[in-house]
Amino acid sequence: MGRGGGKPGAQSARGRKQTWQEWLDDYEAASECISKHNVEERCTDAGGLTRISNFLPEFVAEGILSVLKSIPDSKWNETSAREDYRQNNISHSFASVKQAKGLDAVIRLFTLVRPEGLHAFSAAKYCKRDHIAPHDDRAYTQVQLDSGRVITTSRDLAIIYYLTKDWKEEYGGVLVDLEDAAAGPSGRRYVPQWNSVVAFKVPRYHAVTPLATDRPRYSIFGWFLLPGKRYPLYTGDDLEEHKQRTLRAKHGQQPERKGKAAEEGEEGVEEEEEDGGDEQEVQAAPRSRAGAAGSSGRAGQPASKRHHGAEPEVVNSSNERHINRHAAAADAAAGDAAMVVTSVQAGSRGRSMHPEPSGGSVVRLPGRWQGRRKHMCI
Ligand SMILES: O=C(O)CCC(=O)C(=O)O
Ligand SMILES: [Fe+2]
Repeated sequence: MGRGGGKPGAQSARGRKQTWQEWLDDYEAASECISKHNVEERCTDAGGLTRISNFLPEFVAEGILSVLKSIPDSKWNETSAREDYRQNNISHSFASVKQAKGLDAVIRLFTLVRPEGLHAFSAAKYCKRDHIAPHDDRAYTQVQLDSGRVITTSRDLAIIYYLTKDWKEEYGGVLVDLEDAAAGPSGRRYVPQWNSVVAFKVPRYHAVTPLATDRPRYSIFGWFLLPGKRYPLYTGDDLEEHKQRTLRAKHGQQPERKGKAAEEGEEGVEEEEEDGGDEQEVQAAPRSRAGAAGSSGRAGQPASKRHHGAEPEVVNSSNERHINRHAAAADAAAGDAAMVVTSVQAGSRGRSMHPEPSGGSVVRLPGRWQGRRKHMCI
């Protein structure tokens, strides 16, 4: 995607219209736009999930869509699995990618929702029949900080940005929030709306209905991560039992209180100290069994790369001391953007991983983006 190739949009300081690429590089413009949405506040105020329309200037949304559309088929990593509670898999299929031409700047933009947060974002493409069965996004992500120390983090805030023009309910691909108490057990349906964001606190049960159209459903999706184990993970029989119990409790019915998972409840948060790592625990952490059965990845890809349980994700941290200060000023993290390699351990949702190799390099960033924590996509 060449510089200056997009349609001009916002007026720059010098009076000339900015291209979408220039806007993405314009830290002040991007930062002002994202911060004015108060995503986290709105999410909390709305009971844990919010939708925000017209999230970005129209010309920027168009530019981002062109980035996703220009990603060749060969770059998209297909991930799918059949339902298998014992293997910690939930039924899902779609394609995702973390690194592609122009995607770095797009992902960097979304990191401004929580400027000092560790994060893991990707682009997604759903085609006909693609879907995700009910799941709550729980997962632990192993993060290797600049120092080389590895910490365990938990997904904390999910963000999905939709690039679906004129999407209709009958196309499928509807996000169903299963924890909206007012909506009842069938859930509240969010037809993916062009240039909108849905944000929610993890864990929260939700699903994506199967696509019934030949149109691709494009989105940017990911999570902000917090250090520590913020919730228990459920596997095997406990996974289904936990889902049933949570949804029954949400919708006013008496939850069944039995089994180990019920006793653990939601309170079991193990928070890692900001400075004290827990490498022992990281190394001892069980690998997910997700994807071991019924999983079908890209042809020719080794099974280990299709495995949903331990795929590396790559995020960047400019300063590991700031990992807990996600609300700090955006430019507080001065210094080199250094790579942080993460891998994800399956949560109580089989499709938590994204089958992409790790790696990355430090890229020079324009203007005040320089020195900011940067998400590297490989
Ligand atoms: O794309 C969506 O609407 C939701 C995606 C999702 O639930 C996920 O990626 O975990
Ligand atoms: Fe999800």
